[in-house]
Amino acid sequence: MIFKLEGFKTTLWSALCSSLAFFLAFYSFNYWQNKVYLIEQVLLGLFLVSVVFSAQFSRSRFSLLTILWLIYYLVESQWLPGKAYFESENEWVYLSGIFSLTLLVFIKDRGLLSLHGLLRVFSLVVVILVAKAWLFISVWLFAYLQPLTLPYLDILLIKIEVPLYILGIAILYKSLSTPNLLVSSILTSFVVWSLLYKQQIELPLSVTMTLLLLQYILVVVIDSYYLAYRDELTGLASRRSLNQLALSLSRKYTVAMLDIDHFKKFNDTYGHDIGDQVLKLVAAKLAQVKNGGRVFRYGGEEFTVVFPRKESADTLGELERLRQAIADYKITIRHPVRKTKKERDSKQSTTYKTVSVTISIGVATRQAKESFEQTLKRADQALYRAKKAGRNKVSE
Ligand SMILES: Nc1nc2c(ncn2[C@@H]2O[C@H](COP(=O)(O)OP(=O)(O)OP(=O)(O)O)[C@@H](O)[C@H]2O)c(=O)[nH]1
Repeated sequence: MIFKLEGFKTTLWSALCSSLAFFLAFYSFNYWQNKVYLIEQVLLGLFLVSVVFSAQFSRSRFSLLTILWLIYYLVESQWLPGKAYFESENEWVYLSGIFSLTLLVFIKDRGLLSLHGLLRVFSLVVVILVAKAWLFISVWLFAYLQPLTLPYLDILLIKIEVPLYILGIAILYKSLSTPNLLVSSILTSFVVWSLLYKQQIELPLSVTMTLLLLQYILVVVIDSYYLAYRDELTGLASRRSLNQLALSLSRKYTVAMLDIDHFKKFNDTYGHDIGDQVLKLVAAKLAQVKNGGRVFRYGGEEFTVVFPRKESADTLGELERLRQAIADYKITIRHPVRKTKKERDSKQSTTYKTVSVTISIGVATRQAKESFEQTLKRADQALYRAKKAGRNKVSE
């Protein structure tokens, strides 16, 4: 399987924004150093907001993570007893952190106040115990390896560095391979936690916590926005976004409705999963629209392109180009035709096949006193005419 860097951009953005936040906090120290008391008060509220807000928006992993940070913060700042114990067991505390963060990356978000939530809390307790067990095992492993007198071998390497690098790489892999802001934020938390352990963050703990919690809250807001305004399958703006745009359009605009031809037949021939793949690829082509067009997934195999401040005559060339680009697009798919036993054994027959689809387009320019819905309806009627005229056409 080829490693896809689909989460590269998300990881990079998350790392850049977090670094910038820490950098600014550090260099504006003079400004806020006498306000630390106020920050500590606000922070307690932020903990509550982060737990409740994340749970409310089905990001329970952030809720759990916030609760873990809260326990750590309360003990470290002596609101709760146990600071001396934390210090004497600092390796266990650190390992518990990195084990818990790894667990949170690989589990799914489920309701906090449910059986699933309880199971997640239980899993966290288990990984914390596993961290303790690792400390015992590592001592035994070190004693076993010591006679080999390997260079660089020391007890800390086995105890701390080995799990740190293995789990760090696992989290980095997950973050780079899935475009998920929540996972990227956990990666940031992993780095912050490691820097805290090595005492390399020269900011008060309350400020570090504030920055992390603000990041979690912001990520929940951004994620929820994307969920509401982006289509999950194609990544295009959703119909809700289209309705939003409709409110801000000026008096002059052109709307195009686009529909994949005979898509039902395509689905029936190749299956729904391949239909989904083709929808994604067509959407990616449409997203390259020029001339100021904005693309939306209207629903199913229908798309809408809105050209603000344009007459239809200004858009026909671009729409024709899109239609042609899709008609010429040779899409390679894995053909799921069942093979005979002989074919399977011979391994000669290829499972790949090239297919193509066409789209029909209907265009309408807003007329005086017309609402957006009315223009859209006329574009839909034009689309119907394009279908009637034999498909793979642009019609006004
Ligand atoms: N794979 C997949 N198929 C979808 C999706 N949304 C809608 N469809 C399918 O798109 C097809 C639309 O079929 P119809 O509306 O009958 O139109 P058509 O077969 O494209 O024919 P014409 O529009 O007349 O050219 C249906 O089979 C839907 O199941 C989706 O998200 N994924």
